[in-house]
Amino acid sequence: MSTTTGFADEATTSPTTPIVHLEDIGKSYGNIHALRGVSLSVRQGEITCVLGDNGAGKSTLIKIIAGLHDYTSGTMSVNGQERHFSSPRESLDSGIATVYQDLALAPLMSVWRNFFLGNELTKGPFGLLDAARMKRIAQEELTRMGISIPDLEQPVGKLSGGQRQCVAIARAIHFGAKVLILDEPTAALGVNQSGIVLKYVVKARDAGIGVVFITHNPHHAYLVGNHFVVLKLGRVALDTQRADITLEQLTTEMAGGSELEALSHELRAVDPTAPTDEVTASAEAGRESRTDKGDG
Ligand SMILES: Nc1ncnc2c1ncn2[C@@H]1O[C@H](COP(=O)(O)OP(=O)(O)OP(=O)(O)O)[C@@H](O)[C@H]1O
Repeated sequence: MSTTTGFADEATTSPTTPIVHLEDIGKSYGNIHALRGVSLSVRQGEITCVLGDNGAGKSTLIKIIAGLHDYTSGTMSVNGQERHFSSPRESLDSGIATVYQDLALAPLMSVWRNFFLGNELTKGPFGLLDAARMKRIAQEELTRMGISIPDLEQPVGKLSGGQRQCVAIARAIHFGAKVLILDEPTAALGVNQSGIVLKYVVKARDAGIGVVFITHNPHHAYLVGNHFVVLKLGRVALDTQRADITLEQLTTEMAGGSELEALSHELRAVDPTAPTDEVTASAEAGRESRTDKGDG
């Protein structure tokens, strides 16, 4: 049994073709327009960060690319071919792996069993599990990624949140993902654990994978991102390359610049001693650096 999934359309991809391209995508749930006119390109060896507040449409976007929901308008192309996925399996078979925040890992199963979950290696005519080979490969793959988990027999539930994310990322890379979608991988983690996960996000990028990194956190996004897309109420509010934006600007865009300033004034009206300077300073820093660069 092969240990990698196929990526049938690979030959049709040129270096300039985005692996996944969304053009003017819309998605409605009945009367609710979760996404409107969203365009996005995912390119090989690039981290595309999708930022947005609650309800911005990030999960809906992931679900479309991951094959959980179909879109209602626009087009989605994978390797230059228009696609409507009708199941997560179709997305996976096209080389798109999605690692959800709550992870599809079985907490009571060992690390190596989780690594091969759904892709078990077997041996002999009766299809017995080839445990020795799976353990060896899982160990090799984790070591190759620099992930240190001394005992692969321990249940995955005993690992830290950051280690679990890393196992899920290493698994996706091993099974041939060309696109890796990470759904808020650092949301529940502290600073150190987030740092570990971000390191592997960069490793995935350096392995040539097109990474979509969904996050609320502009600081995490800016540490690793090549390309930033900010969603607001289902629309693209910002789409920019790293060279064209500062962290302050990104933070301000995320926080909703003018809304933040209005909130700061409101807070001061309620309590004139309220420590709102930082909030205002952040909004102003973003505005100033945008003016400095002459793009705002
Ligand atoms: N299955 C659904 N049925 C109806 N409305 C939905 C459904 N899923 C999402 N929505 C609505 O679509 C909009 C976008 O939601 P979505 O979950 O994609 O945003 P999000 O950016 O992922 O938010 P969060 O960070 O809170 O998860 C919201 O108004 C939400 O209420």
